[in-house]
Amino acid sequence: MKEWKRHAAIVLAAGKGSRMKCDVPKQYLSLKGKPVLYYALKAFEESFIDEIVLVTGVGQEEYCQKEIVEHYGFQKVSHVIAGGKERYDSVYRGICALEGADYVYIHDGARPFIDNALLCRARNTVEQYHACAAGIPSKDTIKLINEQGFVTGTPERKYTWIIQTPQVFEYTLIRGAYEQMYQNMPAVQITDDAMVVETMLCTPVKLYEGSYDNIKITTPEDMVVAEAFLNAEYPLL
Ligand SMILES: Nc1ccn([C@@H]2O[C@H](COP(=O)(O)OP(=O)(O)OP(=O)(O)O)[C@@H](O)[C@H]2O)c(=O)n1
Ligand SMILES: C[C@](O)(CO)[C@H](O)COP(=O)(O)O
Repeated sequence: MKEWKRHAAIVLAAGKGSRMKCDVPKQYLSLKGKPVLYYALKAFEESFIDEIVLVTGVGQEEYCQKEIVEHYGFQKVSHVIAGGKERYDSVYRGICALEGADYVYIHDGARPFIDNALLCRARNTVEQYHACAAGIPSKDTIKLINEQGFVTGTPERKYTWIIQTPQVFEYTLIRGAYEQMYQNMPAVQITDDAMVVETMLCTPVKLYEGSYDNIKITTPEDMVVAEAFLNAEYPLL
């Protein structure tokens, strides 16, 4: 049996960033002079991760290869590939490009503030539990609502967590879950990878400690917060 395990990352950058309401997809916007996407790639490049697949928008592969991968000297990026219509399509393309990996770290390129300590927590958790996702306890009360906007329930706050990426899985497990999903598409919207594993395989997904800094840049005010984190010279960076 192979002793040494191969840890590979999929960095997702194929979204349109419609909620950012900007001409340029948000992953290429400048944060302190570098593209948003640079920061997540740098964290993986400087970590124990062996290989990175960068998934970009259709037609953006050459730009990413030259202006990001080569320009910043990311040696671990083995493939730059085009993503798909939905986030899960982009993830599956990344998974297919990673034959031979033992563990897959799926990460939103729009989350710039991951660091090595967080990646080590992910690694320890996936090695023990096979499937895991970063999460933080919700600071606010969460309500469930119906289509008309009326509250239908209030889960106890200690059981409500905000879910982030990286979400990390054994390779065969996540590939199998995605293949089942494509054969048997659920009626609900798939918004993360843990959901694919939970619903397709009924495999428990363990949460590991994410970080309150690990924001996803989604709407314009997130850029202001991200700049503030960088200007504060966070120890993470
Ligand atoms: N078809 C898609 C959709 C999203 N993503 C990526 O998934 C991450 C999380 O998605 P989200 O924040 O929703 O990004 P967008 O889809 O770009 O944003 P929006 O929903 O506002 O259009 C981002 O890094 C995004 O680039 C992707 O690779 N492929
Ligand atoms: C995967 C994710 O980042 C977890 O919070 C999130 O679900 C992505 O969702 P989006 O709808 O693509 O923003």
